[in-house]
Order: sequence, then structure tokens, then C-alpha cells
Amino acid sequence: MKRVILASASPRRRELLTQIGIDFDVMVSEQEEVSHGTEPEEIVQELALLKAEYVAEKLTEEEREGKVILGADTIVVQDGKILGKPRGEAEAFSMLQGLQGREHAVYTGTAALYFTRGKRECVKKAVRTKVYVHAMTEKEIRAYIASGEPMDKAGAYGIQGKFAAFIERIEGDYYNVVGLPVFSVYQTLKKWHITE
Ligand SMILES: Cc1cn([C@H]2C[C@H](O)[C@@H](COP(=O)(O)OP(=O)(O)OP(=O)(O)O)O2)c(=O)[nH]c1=O
Repeated sequence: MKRVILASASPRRRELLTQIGIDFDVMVSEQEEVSHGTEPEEIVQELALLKAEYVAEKLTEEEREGKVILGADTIVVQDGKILGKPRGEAEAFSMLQGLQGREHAVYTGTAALYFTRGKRECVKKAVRTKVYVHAMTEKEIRAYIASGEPMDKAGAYGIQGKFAAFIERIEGDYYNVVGLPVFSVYQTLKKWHITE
């Protein structure tokens, strides 16, 4: 029996959870999550929890007994401004224009719900990684947008793809930038003996 349900449509999150050897099912939250938080850590944890709770509510008490439902959310933050996924190429351009030649932070929040003997346990975490992006020419930004990579990603870039050419260095967990801080997630699952 698979004991983990990943509440995510993100192909990156699926790959990363598979990479560390976790067997899981996928159920996707179909609602638009809205946060009322003000701090990045608070926002990503709240959105991650809403995704996990959406899935939990679709299951009966019996179906979720002994299982962990995992939600995650990633945002990019620069000068106190939150960058989610770009809504079009023009927004992707202005995001990338702002990120190039400077540093910013990526926050991923995770929320794990564990259902046992009719009770619910919840572990929420937020991880921050600093990312230093090299200066880019307008031509480089346009070519990157034309590659199609920015559109489904927070901050309009993916560190794991072509954008790697512009990443000078990072401080913190690489996997957190891609969308799932697997070290942090593994520690949570281990606490509930899910990794055994
Ligand atoms: C910064 C960055 C983000 N991303 C991705 C991770 C996330 O999939 C996405 C941020 O959007 P999210 O809203 O966190 O997640 P999602 O809509 O893709 O999936 P779901 O809500 O169903 O879990 O950006 C990268 O792939 N690489 C990067 O370098």
C-alpha cells in the first residue's frame, strides 16, 4: 500500500519525491489557493496546507488512515515583492529583467498531514534558498522566454533547465528552488516511520 499522497500537479515535485525512493500516489488540488499571510514563510506554508487539505477532504476517514498527504508551494521574493508564475510573456520579461544581475530568495513551503486512528497530525515547514543570477542581455531574456521554460514556474525561471547558464551560485538547498526540499520532507516522513 502506498502511504504517501502527493497533492501536486508539478512534474518536478513528482520527480524529486521519486528520486529519494518514496512510493506515492498523486491527487491534485483543483482550486485556486489564496493566502492571507504577509511573510513569505507564512504564505508558502499556508498555500501548501490548503493544497493538502483539499485532497484530504476528498478522501474518507478509512481511505486516509495511516497515510500522509503532502502539499507544497514555491514563490520567489525580491525586495519584499512576491513573484509567482508569470501570467504571460510580458510579465515573464519584467520578472526576468528584475532578477538578472541580482540576488533573490526562493521559498518553498510544505505541509504534511498524517492521519492516524482518526486523528490528524500536521507538520508545516518553509525553506529559503538564496539565488544569485548573473547579468543577462535583453536578447538572452527574449531567447529564454522563447524556449517556453518560464511559463509554469515561479519567478519565470527553472534552475534545472536552460536558466542554469545564468545561475552564479546559490546558498541553501538546490532542491528547494526546483520546488521540493527533499531533505526537509524526508525528515518529516521519517518521524512517522513512512520511509521504512
Ligand atoms: C524557481 C523555480 C520554480 N520552479 C517551479 C516549481 C513549481 O512547480 C512552480 C511554482 O508553482 P507552485 O504554485 O508552487 O506549484 P505548481 O502549481 O507547479 O504545482 P502544485 O500547486 O500542483 O503543487 O515553479 C521550478 O521548476 N524551478 C525553479 O527554479
